[in-house]
Amino acid sequence: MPGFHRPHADFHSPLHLKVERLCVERGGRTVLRDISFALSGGETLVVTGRNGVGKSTLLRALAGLLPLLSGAAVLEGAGEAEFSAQAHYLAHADALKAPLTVLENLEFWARYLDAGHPAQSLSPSAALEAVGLPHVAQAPVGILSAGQKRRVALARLLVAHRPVWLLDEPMTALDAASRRRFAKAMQDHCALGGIIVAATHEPLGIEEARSMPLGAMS
Ligand SMILES: Nc1ncnc2c1ncn2[C@@H]1O[C@H](COP(=O)(O)OP(=O)(O)OP(=O)(O)O)[C@@H](O)[C@H]1O
Repeated sequence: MPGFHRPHADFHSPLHLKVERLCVERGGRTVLRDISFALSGGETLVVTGRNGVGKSTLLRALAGLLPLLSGAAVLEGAGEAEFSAQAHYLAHADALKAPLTVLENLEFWARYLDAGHPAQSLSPSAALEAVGLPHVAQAPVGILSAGQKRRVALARLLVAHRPVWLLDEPMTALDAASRRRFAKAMQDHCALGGIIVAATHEPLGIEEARSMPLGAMS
């Protein structure tokens, strides 16, 4: 039976993500066929390839938002919760509520995501500091620039710890300083034993990241 399996593990085991022969369809067409890779805690995988090759599809499938035609993704060492509950998924869209203030958005996400690992989670205010936006805390998100909204979306990753980050074009709209800041946040996540799978056309700023080019399906 294809799907996400959750082997028994405790929070003290090193993380290991194993993706085996993943196949995913979109609109009746096989977009991903036999995608396999393995990552240990501390590692980053950068998924590359031309527009439409299936990078976002891979991340959405790993996040549990698309069914698998076949294959499996197994996360070991992250506890008993479902795989999708162990991963942050950052999509192209920022998932912010325009009428709420920046701080209210982050407070919502901290509650919704249930910051169950307080030692590794930041408070909403601290997360805003981390993305360099404390001065807009009380502004409605709707009035922010595209890059500022992206930075608030990135702050969401910090208010509730998740061992796996699935990031779709995380650097979109970010200026140079914000890219450096987020590269540091990703490095810190890996230094704590986390795993990152990122789809991007641009450099992530993580020198030791592995690269996986996706090829076109015939
Ligand atoms: N909802 C959908 N229904 C049918 N086909 C879809 C759907 N969403 C995406 N596709 C198709 O799936 C394929 C892969 O799309 P995907 O968004 O994963 O590509 P990508 O590699 O992330 O592209 P980009 O670099 O442009 O972001 C494309 O051919 C696309 O047209």
